[in-house]
Amino acid sequence: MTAIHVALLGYGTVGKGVYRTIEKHQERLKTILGKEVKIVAILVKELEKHQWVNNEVLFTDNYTDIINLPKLDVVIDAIVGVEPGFSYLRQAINRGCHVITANKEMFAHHGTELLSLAKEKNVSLGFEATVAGGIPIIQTLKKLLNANKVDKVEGILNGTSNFILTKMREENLSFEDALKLAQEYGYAEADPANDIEGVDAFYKAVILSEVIFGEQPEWEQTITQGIGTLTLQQIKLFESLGLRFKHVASLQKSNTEIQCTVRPVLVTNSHPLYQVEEVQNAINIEADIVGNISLQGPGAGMFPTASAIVEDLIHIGDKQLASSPEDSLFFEKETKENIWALHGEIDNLLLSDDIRISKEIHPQVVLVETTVERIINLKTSHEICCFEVLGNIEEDKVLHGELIKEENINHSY
Ligand SMILES: NC(=O)C1=CN([C@@H]2O[C@H](COP(=O)(O)OP(=O)(O)OC[C@H]3O[C@@H](n4cnc5c(N)ncnc54)[C@H](OP(=O)(O)O)[C@@H]3O)[C@@H](O)[C@H]2O)C=CC1
Ligand SMILES: N[C@@H](CC=O)C(=O)O
Repeated sequence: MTAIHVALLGYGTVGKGVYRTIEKHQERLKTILGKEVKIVAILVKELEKHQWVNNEVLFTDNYTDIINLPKLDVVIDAIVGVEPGFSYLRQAINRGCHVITANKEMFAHHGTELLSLAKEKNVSLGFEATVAGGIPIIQTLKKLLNANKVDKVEGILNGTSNFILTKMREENLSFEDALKLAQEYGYAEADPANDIEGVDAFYKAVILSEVIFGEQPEWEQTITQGIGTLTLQQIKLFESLGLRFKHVASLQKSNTEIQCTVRPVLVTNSHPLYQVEEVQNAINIEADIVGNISLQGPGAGMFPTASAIVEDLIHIGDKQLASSPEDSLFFEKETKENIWALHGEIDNLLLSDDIRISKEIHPQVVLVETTVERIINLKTSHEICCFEVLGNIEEDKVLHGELIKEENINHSY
């Protein structure tokens, strides 16, 4: 069985979560993807901070060592800041690797550019983890709300802020102590300024805006306020009046522009965000056909974020099982080798042990029969069509019918 070779950029809260999740759920991933997921390299900033013992994984502070690895299929970005993340992912895409990122600051600045480069290079770019931690909001918007027109989204997008507000109100913690706890749990960024000043939630709103409206709000026009100025006294006073502070990001498109606000607001106990506590995030979507939808879940932390990243990895795998070889992303670099054309019917095609026909062959090809001896019969209703083989077929093993290597096919059909 071949493997999916993955490089992990960053080995902090998120990077460790991804590494452990892949290790722990290897069998499950193998079942879903049909391949082992191998972390072949990890990038960190300061090598001396880490004690790495697994010699099978390249542990380095030099990205050049990673991007020049002979086998590399996927690069996962779990580092911080716009650079070097943007340049690293651009290199990875240019090399033909699929990429996945959790780095919302980088993606809010350069997501559009990376997406168009990924399209040009026919690789996949997953960014589920950039918004609302473990909540599958990006895939929901991209894949499950296509006929709907989304008019508005509103939600809590920063886990650290919500956690701090909850701890101050419920446990009378000072702002500083609540923030310290959020850092210990791995919710806050290494530099938490973006969390508490509302900038992190703004980046997430920008990414959502691109997904929903295909464009960003004017950055300078956006009102961005954090929770840093709220005092324990204010929080307690409003609690006694039945009101809670929530840090809310809101996006709405009018005829001419996208309105975006990110700020603390007071909500009553009938508001859907009132009960969203601790590190939870929640997003309310207003769409014209379905009406209102709310998604809620952990908005930060090691495993919720790893979950979003690993789900992105699975979605790259989905493409591999797509119905035509052109959609087969994991194997696109090998297609010339692996694509065969079928003409008429093939009886008794013998496959040796290292060969299998990809699960979904061409829609026109029917896999008539598979026996334990790995002899298969194929049939096409089309004059001639292509399908993919993982491995090599010995042409002399085809007893009947006609099987042609892709480079020998006349593509005029
Ligand atoms: N924490 C969370 O809940 C979530 C975080 N994110 C995003 O995921 C990314 C990672 O977050 P998190 O794991 O919390 O951050 P951490 O600070 O815990 O870890 C960052 C990792 O990246 C490495 N790193 C940082 N800068 C560089 C660089 N220039 N070159 C190479 N390696 C570098 C660090 O190396 P070293 O260990 O040597 O310092 C460290 O291993 C961020 O972009 C964050 O915004 C997204 C969703 C949730
Ligand atoms: N610091 C962020 C982490 C997830 O995006 C947050 O607290 O939401």
